[in-house]
Amino acid sequence: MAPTQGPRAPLEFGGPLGAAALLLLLPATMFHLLLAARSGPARLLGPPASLPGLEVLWSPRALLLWLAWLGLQAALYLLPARKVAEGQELKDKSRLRYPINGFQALVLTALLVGLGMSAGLPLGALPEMLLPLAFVATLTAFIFSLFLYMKAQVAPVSALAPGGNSGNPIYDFFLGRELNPRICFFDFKYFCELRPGLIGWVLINLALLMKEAELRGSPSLAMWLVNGFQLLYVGDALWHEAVLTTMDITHDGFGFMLAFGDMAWVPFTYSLQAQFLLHHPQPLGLPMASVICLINATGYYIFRGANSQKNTFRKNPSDPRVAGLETISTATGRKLLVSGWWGMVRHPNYLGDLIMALAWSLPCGVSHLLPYFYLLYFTALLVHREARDERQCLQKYGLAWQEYCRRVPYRIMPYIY
Ligand SMILES: NC(=O)C1=CN([C@@H]2O[C@H](COP(=O)(O)OP(=O)(O)OC[C@H]3O[C@@H](n4cnc5c(N)ncnc54)[C@H](OP(=O)(O)O)[C@@H]3O)[C@@H](O)[C@H]2O)C=CC1
Ligand SMILES: CC(C)CCC[C@@H](C)[C@H]1CC=C2C3=C(CC[C@@]21C)[C@@]1(C)CC[C@H](O)C(C)(C)[C@@H]1CC3
Repeated sequence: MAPTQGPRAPLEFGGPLGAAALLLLLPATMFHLLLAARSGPARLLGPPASLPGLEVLWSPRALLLWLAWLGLQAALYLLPARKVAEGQELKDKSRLRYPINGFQALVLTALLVGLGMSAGLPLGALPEMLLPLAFVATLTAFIFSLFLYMKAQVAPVSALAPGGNSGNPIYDFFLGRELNPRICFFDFKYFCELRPGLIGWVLINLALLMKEAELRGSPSLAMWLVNGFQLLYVGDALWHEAVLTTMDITHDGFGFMLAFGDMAWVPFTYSLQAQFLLHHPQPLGLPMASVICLINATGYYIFRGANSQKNTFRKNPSDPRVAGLETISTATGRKLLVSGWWGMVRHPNYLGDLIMALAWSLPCGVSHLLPYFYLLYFTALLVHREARDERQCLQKYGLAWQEYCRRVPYRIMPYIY
């Protein structure tokens, strides 16, 4: 009998029906986007021009490449780390330890790819393999989530996530049952959240840039901007490696949603703008490019400022950079910031992230809706995520959270939302 938890957590994502729909809808959306980006009309809405057969999707070469990629990233994860960080306190009062060597993995991957290219590795051939690669990544995510589901059967109750243990197999498979599944020091969720998908995303972007150079003599300004902005975002994530306090690590189980999200959704849909630009080149002048750079810089400034301010405060509230900020005390002994970035809106980091998302789409012009998919999806994701986080904070902090909401009435966008 599978272990379940005491009081049942409220069902999220529309319960078992919603989870079943998302199990099908997420991979279908990803393939639709991949096909639409390479099609002439590049329509976000409406059916793709043609559906690929299994002979297009299935490729043993893509499977080998994908497994080699996962193996390389796993090996880099296991290399000695410059630092080992401790996670949040768990139910059994213990804390897990995590290697901080994500940026090192990014640099070593870049060096290996650079060496490979100088030895004749045809990176420009990667765009042709995106469909079969996305297919094997999806298959891997399904099989891996099944393994995680089975592994949770034998996990102690204290290792289970607050959600994802409803007893409904589809819902639990989707949400994930175990909070931090690991084998020895190897933490599957932490590994997947930052390594194969995020680094894979920038590698796909680079391959699309190389392919554009092959086709048109040199990469376009729009392609440079998309590559640069997204490399900054991924480099920042791996430099700070500050995911140990995110909801994904501290609250959500590791199931299909995150396994598919990290391994397939991120590399193959987050690279949509670069995919679109390869097949639909867009003119971009220097004045417009400068405006777009300014928008990205503003978004990054808010995103980084807000995330760093909260992380510094959570690590050490007396740090001189945050000691002067106004706070509210809570019954748990932790405090909430009510000035600085966190006094502007209740999720300033989401605001910065959304502004960057806009800057990533603008180089693709305004003739098509498709490259704006990321902005639309991300707005929906963050609005939903913000509501989930608020529910959890209200539960954690009660009256103090209500006071925070009274003092800082807007959630993400000042005076709008
Ligand atoms: N590109 C992508 O696909 C995605 C990017 N992101 C990005 O990831 C980053 C992290 O997001 P996420 O994990 O959702 O959430 P946050 O980093 O915003 O963390 C929310 C937590 O912060 C703490 N907190 C909230 N308000 C305050 C306050 N006033 N003072 C101090 N602490 C506070 C609470 O936890 P506690 O009190 O327990 O510390 C709360 O649960 C964001 O920048 C987001 O944009 C997120 C999802 C997807
Ligand atoms: C497929 C579904 C619709 C949802 C899947 C969601 C996941 C793709 C995202 C959930 C939280 C994420 C984070 C990042 C990437 C996307 C996922 C995994 C993040 C690593 C991106 C880089 C940022 O700097 C970050 C703050 C480290 C992000 C943490 C959350």
